Amino acid sequence: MEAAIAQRFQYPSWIDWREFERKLPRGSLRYPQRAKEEKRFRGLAFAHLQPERRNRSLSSEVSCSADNSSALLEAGSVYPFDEDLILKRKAEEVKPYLNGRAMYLVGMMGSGKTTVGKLMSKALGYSFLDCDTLIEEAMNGTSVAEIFEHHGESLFREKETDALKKLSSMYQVVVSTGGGAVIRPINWKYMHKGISIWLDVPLEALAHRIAAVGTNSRPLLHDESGDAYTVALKRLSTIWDERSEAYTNANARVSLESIAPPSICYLFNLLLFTLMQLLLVIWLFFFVLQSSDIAAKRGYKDVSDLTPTEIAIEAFEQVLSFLKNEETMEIPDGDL
Ligand SMILES: Nc1ncnc2c1ncn2[C@@H]1O[C@H](COP(=O)(O)OP(=O)(O)O)[C@@H](O)[C@H]1O
Ligand SMILES: O=C(O)C1=C[C@@H](OP(=O)(O)O)[C@@H](O)[C@H](O)C1
Repeated sequence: MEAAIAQRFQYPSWIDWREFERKLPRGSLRYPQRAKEEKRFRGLAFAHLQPERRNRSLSSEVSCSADNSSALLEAGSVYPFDEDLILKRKAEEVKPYLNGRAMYLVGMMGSGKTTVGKLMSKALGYSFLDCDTLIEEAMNGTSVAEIFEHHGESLFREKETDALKKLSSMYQVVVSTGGGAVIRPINWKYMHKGISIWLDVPLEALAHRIAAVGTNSRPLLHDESGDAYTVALKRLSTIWDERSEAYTNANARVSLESIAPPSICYLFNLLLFTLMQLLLVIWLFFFVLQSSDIAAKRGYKDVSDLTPTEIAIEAFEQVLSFLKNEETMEIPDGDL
């Protein structure tokens, strides 16, 4: 098995295989258990609005400083609100379980796969690869939008599968996949060589993000006419109906469900089910109390209150949960 893994893969020129070659551990390799029932789905929940956190500016730059953080971690001086340090610490916790396996971020367009993936790769000391970028490079620099326009979606999907196939033999990489990578079962065969994480973001938040940056690079959402937010939301809803099921193939899920603002229904509900609401509040109180680090946890109401670093921390948390579960299900070598 090790010999097979250690064999040289035929990477195209845009990949230096040495960068991703696995440093084989001493013991046997861990492999993911495929059974769906083993998936661990725990999401975030947000209870209280913290207005001062809104409009926090987003930087796609990765700010986690490995050197400083490890020094501080060793010294044991972790500041409770230093997200970067918490992220680094979580990454260190996940690493032994991950055992070099690749991480694939899946999710709808604009769900933050690239932004969060970069943070996760930096924290793990892994390389970051964007599947769309690899496709563009394989097509001699033709952009995704141009591939759709001149060759159609079917060629793009072929190229996407080719790219995922190549990626599936790599280790120590965090991959941001395209939103549609989940629709082909063959792609899951490749992504299941590593660990997949679904960033599940409400469609309204996606539409806001996409409207803010424009739809030029996302041909499936591009439309000259109409208000960008409305067009994006409508298209995303249709796409979501086609894909939502496919996303559940992921090994772990980070859900950014927001609590809807009070509506007539909500108030009506509140009146009719006062007792239920009271029980829910008591449950939420204890839920927040028992949680130690982030979001749900810190009780934000709106998904835009969450920084990419907080989401990356939660992603590690979910992966850790999946991997620990996977380890308990592992069959000892002697039984094979
Ligand atoms: N947690 C977040 N809060 C607010 N905006 C975000 C967040 N994560 C990503 N974004 C923004 O949303 C847009 C899409 O993010 P990106 O990482 O490119 O998504 P994807 O790779 O899933 O398409 C970018 O402009 C990015 O800055
Ligand atoms: O959802 C999709 O089908 C697509 C998502 C895009 O990637 P992002 O999810 O990174 O925007 C890109 O692969 C292409 O435009 C198709």
